[in-house]
Amino acid sequence: MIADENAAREWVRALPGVDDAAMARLELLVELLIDENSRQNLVSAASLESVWVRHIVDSAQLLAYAPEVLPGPWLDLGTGAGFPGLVIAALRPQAEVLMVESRARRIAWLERARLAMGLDRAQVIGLRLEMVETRPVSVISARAFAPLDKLLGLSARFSTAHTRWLLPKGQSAGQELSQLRKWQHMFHVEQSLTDPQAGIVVGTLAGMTKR
Ligand SMILES: C[S@@+](CC[C@H](N)C(=O)[O-])C[C@H]1O[C@@H](n2cnc3c(N)ncnc32)[C@H](O)[C@@H]1O
Repeated sequence: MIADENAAREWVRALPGVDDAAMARLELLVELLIDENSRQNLVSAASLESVWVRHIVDSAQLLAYAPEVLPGPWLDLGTGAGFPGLVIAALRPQAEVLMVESRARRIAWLERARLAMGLDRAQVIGLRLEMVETRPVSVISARAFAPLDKLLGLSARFSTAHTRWLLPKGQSAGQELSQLRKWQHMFHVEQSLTDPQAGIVVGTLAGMTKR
């Protein structure tokens, strides 16, 4: 487990390919988030005391399960406060990170943060997911977006047999997976680095018959 904010920063800095510019983008994100959180309720105020553990590493740890080379976009569902989408884009600025968010104030926040962080390849899609045009993507991520069965139902149309799904699910990961009616055997749970009780549902829909 990552114990504190210093350990969290050091853990991110040691990730492959992370340089001073990437760390500066994340420091800026934290600064902007703290400021914006005084105007709109993006994350709980308490979580800002350990923002690097609770939000930055919690997002960045997904990279361990993502392909190194992304032939297509990384689609993040319900990016809201920016997690994990903005963190992934900060650490992989060459990746095409698509952040779907439906609430107007959050769309505006994401766009301001994206521009300030210089994330030219990332895109905020300010729509309900149901309205987003179908296209194949390399990764689908979603933190605190919807229960697993609903999430899969809403977004399977973006998945190919190679799309990697990375779904931080907190303490409910195992239970949500065990209750899944369809595609259960295509996923497993990885331990989160930020909370001993939390898991990340990881998998692909390889061999699925219906999109
Ligand atoms: C609980 S928040 C989580 C935000 C962020 N992923 C995080 O972990 O901090 C869920 C976000 O999903 C957005 N959302 C919910 N349903 C949506 C939909 N159908 N399409 C797009 N965004 C949606 C909400 O507006 C909200 O910002």
